[in-house]
Amino acid sequence: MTRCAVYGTGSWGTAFAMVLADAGCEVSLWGRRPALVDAVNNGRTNPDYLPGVELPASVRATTDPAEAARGAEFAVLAVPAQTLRGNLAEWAPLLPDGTVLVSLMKGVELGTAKRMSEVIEEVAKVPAEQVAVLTGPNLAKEVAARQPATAVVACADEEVARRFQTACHTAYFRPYTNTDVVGCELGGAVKNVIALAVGIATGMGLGDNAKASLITRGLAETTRLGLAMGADAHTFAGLAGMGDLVATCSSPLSRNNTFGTNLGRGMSLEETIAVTKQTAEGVKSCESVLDLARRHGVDMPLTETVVEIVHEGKQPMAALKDLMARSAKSERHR
Ligand SMILES: NC(=O)C1=CN([C@@H]2O[C@H](COP(=O)(O)OP(=O)(O)OC[C@H]3O[C@@H](n4cnc5c(N)ncnc54)[C@H](O)[C@@H]3O)[C@@H](O)[C@H]2O)C=CC1
Ligand SMILES: O=C(CO)COP(=O)(O)O
Repeated sequence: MTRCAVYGTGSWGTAFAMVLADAGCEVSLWGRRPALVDAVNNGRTNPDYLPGVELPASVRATTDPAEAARGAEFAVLAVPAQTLRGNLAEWAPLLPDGTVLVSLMKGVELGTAKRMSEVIEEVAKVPAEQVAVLTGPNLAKEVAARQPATAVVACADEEVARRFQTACHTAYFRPYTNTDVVGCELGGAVKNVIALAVGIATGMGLGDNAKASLITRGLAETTRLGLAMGADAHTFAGLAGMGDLVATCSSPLSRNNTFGTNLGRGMSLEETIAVTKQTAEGVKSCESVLDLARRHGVDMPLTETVVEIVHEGKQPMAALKDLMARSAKSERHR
C-alpha cells in the first residue's frame, strides 16, 4: 500500500488526505493542534476546517512530524505558502531518502519571489525531479463532498508525475499530468490575485461583463509572466490556468474571492482579515507576484491594482477608473 504523509490539517490538506485514502493510500496527516488530531483519530472529523465530513479510517493524524514521515513515498505539503520554508526545514530531515515532495500550495514566497517548488528544492535539498505540484480547480469543500473534480500533477520528471497521478486518482478526482511546473504553479498563485480582483468587483456591485473581463485579462497577464519565465502558453488554457480561474472567480467557497468581496463592499483590510478564518493566499502573494513581474519586466496591471487596493489603501472606484483609462492596447500586447 502506498504510504503518504500529508503536512497541514487545514481545509485542503484534510480534503486531499481523503482523496489519497479513497485512492487506496495509507495516509498519515500531520497537524499542529492535539485537539484537532484527536478529533480526526477518534471522531473521524475535522470540525474546524471540514465540519460534517466523515474522514476515512485509513487517514490517521499525528502531531509528530517524524511519525507522519515514516515510510512515506510521497510527502504532501499543505501549509500556508509563507510558512512553508520554516516548516519544511524541520520536516525535511525526517523524510526517507527518495520521498517525492508534493506541493498543494498556491502562493509565491514574499521577499525571494520563489515558487513553492523552488522553496522545496532549496530547503529539502532535492532535485526538481523529486518535487511535484498538484493544482487546478479544487475547492476543498467540493472535493471533500466527493463532487467530481479534475487536477494537474506537474513534475519535471513525467514518470514521477504519473506515479502521483495514480496515487490520487479516484472515481471523483481525476488528475492529469504536465511537465510544465513553472506554468502550473504560476496559474495557481496568480488566480488567487485575480480572484481578489473579481471579488472586489462583486463587492462593488459590478456586472458579469466586468468580471469576465477581469478573468480574461487576468489570464492574459498570467500568461505574459509565464512566458517570460519559460512556461508553456498552453498550460494557461488548461486546468491550472483557465480551469482554476473559472472555479475560484465564480465560487463563494473561494476564500480569496470572498476576501475581495468584503473589501469591495467597503470593509477595511483589518476588518476583512478579522472575518477571514482561513488562508487567502492572494493577500500576501499579490505582492510577491508583482515582485516577480518586475524582476521579469512584465506588465501586470491587475496584480498591481490589487496590491494598491489591498496594501496601499487605494479606493476600488479610483482603481477601476484608472484601469479603464489605461492607454488603448492590442489584445495581445506584451
Ligand atoms: N482550500 C482550498 O480549497 C485549496 C487550497 N489550496 C492551497 O493550499 C494551501 C493551504 O490552504 P488551506 O488548507 O486551504 O488553508 P487553511 O487555512 O484551511 O489551513 C492552513 C493549515 O496550515 C496550518 N498552519 C497555519 N500556519 C502554520 C504554521 N506557521 N506552521 C504550520 N502550520 C500552519 C493551519 O493550522 C491549518 O491547518 C494554500 O496555499 C492554498 O492556496 C489549494 C487548492 C484548494
Ligand atoms: O485554490 C482553490 C480552488 O482551486 C481555492 O481557492 P481559495 O484559496 O480562494 O479558497
